[in-house]
Amino acid sequence: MVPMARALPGEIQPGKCAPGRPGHTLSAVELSPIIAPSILASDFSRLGEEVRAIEGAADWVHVDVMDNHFVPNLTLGLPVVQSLRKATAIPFDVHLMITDPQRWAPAYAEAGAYNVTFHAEACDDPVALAKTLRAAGSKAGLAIDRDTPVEPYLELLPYLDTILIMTIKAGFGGQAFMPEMLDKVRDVRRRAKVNNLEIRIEVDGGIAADTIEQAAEAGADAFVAGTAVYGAADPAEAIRKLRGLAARAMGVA
Ligand SMILES: O=C(CO)[C@@H](O)[C@H](O)COP(=O)(O)O
Repeated sequence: MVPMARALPGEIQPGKCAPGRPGHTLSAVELSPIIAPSILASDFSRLGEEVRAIEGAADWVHVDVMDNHFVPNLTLGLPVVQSLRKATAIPFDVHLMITDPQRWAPAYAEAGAYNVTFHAEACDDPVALAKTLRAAGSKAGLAIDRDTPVEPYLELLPYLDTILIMTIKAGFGGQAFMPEMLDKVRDVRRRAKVNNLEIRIEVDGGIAADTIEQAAEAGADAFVAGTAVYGAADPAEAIRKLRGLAARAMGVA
């Protein structure tokens, strides 16, 4: 039997009535915003504490796995994710910036990740891997790096739960947001709307108080923020501020 993908605690489901809006049915575009702080910007010597500091404020914790092959940077891998999983109940949004994701991605699903995203540029058969991830119990995400057009992947949206549009070149935190990447977000949102698909459109890179609204207006509804959260004096407050800005821009405040 194929296990069901884990449900996200507290997430508003499309098709259900929005709280406070009796009779109104949510469409995919009206999902409440997801704020996913990236632990890449946290203090790695205190990972457990850093993740617990955003409990109750963050929707997902974004875990950047880099292998120094797919990207020129090296972060953490499966043993760290397995240990960290025990330290918090926040759903894990694992972003694999690795070559050969077919080999490693299912293990992250088995380790309890809520969503596992792999890169289009690193995978020959994204549909097969998405199916494997769903069968392993996680949501399936496809990431599109800065220099990759999204058009060839629009046909794959029905097989995906998340599409992650990089708004920087993958590999390092703290880079400047690239607004020109938002055309990809618009393309995905248009296709999702036409085909009535329930897919999260996630943006990653340079997301902060001065950039999140334009990403939300373009159609994004999940926002990765590293520096803007872990570089703030009060990470939980920074998340609340980002959520408010995104929700207003999405028209769901
Ligand atoms: O995937 C990546 C980097 O490749 C990101 O998740 C960064 O960690 C985002 O950091 P900020 O731009 O928000 O500082």
